[in-house]
This record gives sequence, structure tokens and C-alpha cells, in this order.
Amino acid sequence: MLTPHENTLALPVGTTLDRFIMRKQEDFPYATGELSQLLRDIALAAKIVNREVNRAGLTTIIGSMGQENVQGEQQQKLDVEANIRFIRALTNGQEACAVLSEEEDDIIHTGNCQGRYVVAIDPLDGSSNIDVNVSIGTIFSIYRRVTPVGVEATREDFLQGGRAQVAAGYILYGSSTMMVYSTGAGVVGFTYENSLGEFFLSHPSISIPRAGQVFSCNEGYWFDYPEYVREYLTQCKRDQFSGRYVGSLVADYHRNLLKGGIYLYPPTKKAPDGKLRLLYEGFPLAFLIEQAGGQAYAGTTPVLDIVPTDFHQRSPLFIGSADQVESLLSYAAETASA
Ligand SMILES: O=P(O)(O)OC[C@H]1O[C@](O)(COP(=O)(O)O)[C@@H](O)[C@@H]1O
Ligand SMILES: [Mg+2]
Ligand SMILES: [Mg+2]
Repeated sequence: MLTPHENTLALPVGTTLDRFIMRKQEDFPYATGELSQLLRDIALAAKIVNREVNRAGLTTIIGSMGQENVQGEQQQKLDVEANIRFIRALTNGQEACAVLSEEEDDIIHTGNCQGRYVVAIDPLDGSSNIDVNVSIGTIFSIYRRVTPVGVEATREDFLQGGRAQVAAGYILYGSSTMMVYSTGAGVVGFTYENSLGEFFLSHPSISIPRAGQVFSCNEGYWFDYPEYVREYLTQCKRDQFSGRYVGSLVADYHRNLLKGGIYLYPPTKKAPDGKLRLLYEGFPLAFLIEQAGGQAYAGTTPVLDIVPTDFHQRSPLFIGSADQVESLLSYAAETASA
């Protein structure tokens, strides 16, 4: 008799995302199907954003909005477009009662107070790479609400902490488009077939190699990095590990997830708490990496153990192959004990 997880893994490569989600739900007869529908809603918005990304160079959707978002960062037209598309899909889908987006100051109430889930989202990640046709992405994180069904969601629904996530994932708009997610029973990946308009199972069970030989960080900030990070990176170079940095978190993360490696965004003078946002970048990617057998730390604290206090809170991020993250932590421990 197969366990529910094994049953899902037994599905063949080429299974459509819809069928996969349906079969996975059959493994849990008491599940209501709302989370499954929510994942379908996200996949639908991803297809629309994928279309916009693909033709961005031919439309007026490329370029800057000429204004900053709530993070004080230049907003790109595609940031705004992706934000609209995901919020619309989540609103129309009726499973999410509220959405937290990188592009919005406050929670967006969808008007679906019966919805049992809330979603935190980075609609378009790597926006500095849009204009130059380099891979970009979307990152999402799903919680079951703690407030009662029937009333509006509140801050508490979003500030439950990373270990409370029921699902998380990302879409990579790359040389092919992929959706990778976990509902807490391993990590699966689907590749989008443009002409058929479907995501197909391509990576039935993703686990990150324990020993990676890649480091990914913005070395332009080298002199701002903590000493222990510089020492670790120097050792990586002595060991002739490869340096790989796209500058789109989703793309850097995806490569390391499949091939092994560590991604580092340490605190810098410009960003003393790190640059990446906890609720829609750090938490979802940390949830996935633990599901894939890797590790994620913010300094010396596991990312998923951080208690969030703010929607747009930032945090350092060291994430990837277990051996590499542990090695980095040993440099941190040495510094602390010196
Ligand atoms: O230019 P930097 O400092 O290396 O920052 C790159 C990082 O910033 C981000 O672009 C932030 O994401 P957004 O594009 O969603 O704001 C990450 O994707 C990326 O890894
Ligand atoms: Mg981002
Ligand atoms: Mg973004």
C-alpha cells in the first residue's frame, strides 16, 4: 500500500498540473479542495504573466513606472502588471480571503471572507532583469487563516511565521517556464508547454544535492559583508567552487536547488537587515529548501524560526545545500567564539 506521498510520486512525468493536483487531493479524502483550487488559481495567473513576460519587448509593458513602490524601489511596469494579474486571479478564485504583495503597502482584502487561506506574494521577482531578457520569477506563500471564516483577515493571519506555511512555491519565467511548489510533502516541478497552455509534471521529486560547489551572491558588496561571510567565500574560491549570480533570486535559487549550491544575501551597510523580504521571499524559499533537504539561515537563526512582526520585514538569507550552509555557519561560530 503506497503512502499518500508515494502515491503522488508515482504519477508519471507528463501528468498535467490539474490532474496532479486532483490526484493529490484524492490521497486526502477529507480535504475540501480549496488549497488545490488556490494552486490552480496561481497557475492560471502565472500563465497570463508568462504571456506578458514573453512579449514584453514588443509592448509598452516594458520599462519603469517612474515611481517607487512601498519598498522605496523603482517599480517596473511588469511589476505592476504581475501584481494586478495575481490579485485578480486570487480574488476571482475565491479561496484566498486576503493577499499581501510586495507592491502594496497593506493587505488587499479580496472580499471573499469565506476563504480559508491568505497568500503572500512577490508578483515579479528580479525586476531589474526584465528589460534585458534575463530570467525572472514569482514567489508565493500560503497560510491557513487563524481568524474565523466569515470575517476579514487581519495582520495575525500573515504573521504566523514560516513554519505555519501550508504551501509555498515559485514560477520561473526562464528559458522555459516552470512552477515549483511544495505542500509540505516534498517538492515538485512542472514545465509549461506554451502551445498547449498547460503545466506538465517534469520534476516529480526535487531534492537539493547535499554537497554543492556553487556560491551565489553580489560580490559588489564584498567590503560590506561580515568578516565570516568573506572568510567562507574566500574558502569557496580556494576550493575553486563556481561563482554564479543572475541577480534574480528565483533564478539563482532554482539553479542551486537542482544542481547544488548556496545563495547568500548577507546584511550590508546599505541594507543592515539584508535586502530580501521575509514574508514573500525568505519564508517560501526556506520552506521549499527544507522540503528538498537543504537549509536556510538568516545569520545563525533558521529562517523559518524567525518571528515576523512586519509585512515587509527584511532578513539576511543564506540558503542552499546543507553542507555549504553548515560550513558557512561554522565560520560564523568561529568568529563568535574568537
Ligand atoms: O542587485 P542586488 O542587490 O544583487 O539584488 C538582487 C536581488 O534583489 C531582488 O531583485 C529583489 O526582488 P524584486 O525584484 O522582487 O524586488 C532579488 O530577486 C535579487 O536576488
Ligand atoms: Mg523579489
Ligand atoms: Mg518583486
